[in-house]
Amino acid sequence: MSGELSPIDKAKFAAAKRAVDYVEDGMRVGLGTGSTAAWMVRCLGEMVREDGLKIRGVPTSTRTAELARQVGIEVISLDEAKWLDLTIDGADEFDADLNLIKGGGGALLQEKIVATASDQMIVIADAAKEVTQLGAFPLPVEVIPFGWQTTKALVEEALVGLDVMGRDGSLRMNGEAPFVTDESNYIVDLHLNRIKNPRQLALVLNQIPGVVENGLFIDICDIAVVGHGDGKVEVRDINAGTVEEEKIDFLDNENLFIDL
Ligand SMILES: O=C[C@H](O)[C@H](O)[C@H](O)COP(=O)(O)O
Repeated sequence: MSGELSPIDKAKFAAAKRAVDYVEDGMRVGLGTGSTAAWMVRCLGEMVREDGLKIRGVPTSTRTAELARQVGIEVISLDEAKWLDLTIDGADEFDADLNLIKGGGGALLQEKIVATASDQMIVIADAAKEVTQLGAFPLPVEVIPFGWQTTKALVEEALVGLDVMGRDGSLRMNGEAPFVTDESNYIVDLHLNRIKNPRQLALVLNQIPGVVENGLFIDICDIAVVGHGDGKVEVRDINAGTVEEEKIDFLDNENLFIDL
């Protein structure tokens, strides 16, 4: 990547750059997946290379593992880390309670395992991801390939009686073939439009045989760092209830902007 960043990339970068302030020497850090998380991995890599920061990272996808190694972060497995100090990840939507929809990139399963095994989860997002009610973004549900059509039908049936606006699921595709996750599963995207009770929906979905996990992250995220295209950043802390605003400078740093 070279030249001027687009406003959306500036927003993502600003959120990522502010969030890495939470990372301290010696930490075991969960590394999220997606375009926003990729900025965070690049920022952390710079801190490792330039400032001598010593961290170990647990990636949430093969893509993130590859990027982390490229930028110089020591990569370990979750089983090696056992528990994490902090996870920083992106989201497709977040609400005022910091409940999230994740999985637009198909990494929801490892992301949820890693975030749940962390003392703290910070979500980084551009301001457009904030919603008053979750559900406009299709909810990813990871299902095992065996009998996926039956599982999809059971999922759609389970939605009857829940306060959602749509009930259709679609198998995520990668060209002509089903999209396959890092855990060799499929993804059914649910077009719900509105999710009145995300906590209930998350529980209902995970009780259906064949469903491995869903993209609702309920009571997992502690802090949201929200970036804007002009470099402004807000920090929302669910415990402290604080809102902080500051501006991130866009660094003229080729190391961060090269296409990794
Ligand atoms: O599976 C992918 C992840 O949940 C991503 O963190 C999420 O889709 C947000 O991605 P992005 O930062 O590219 O919008």
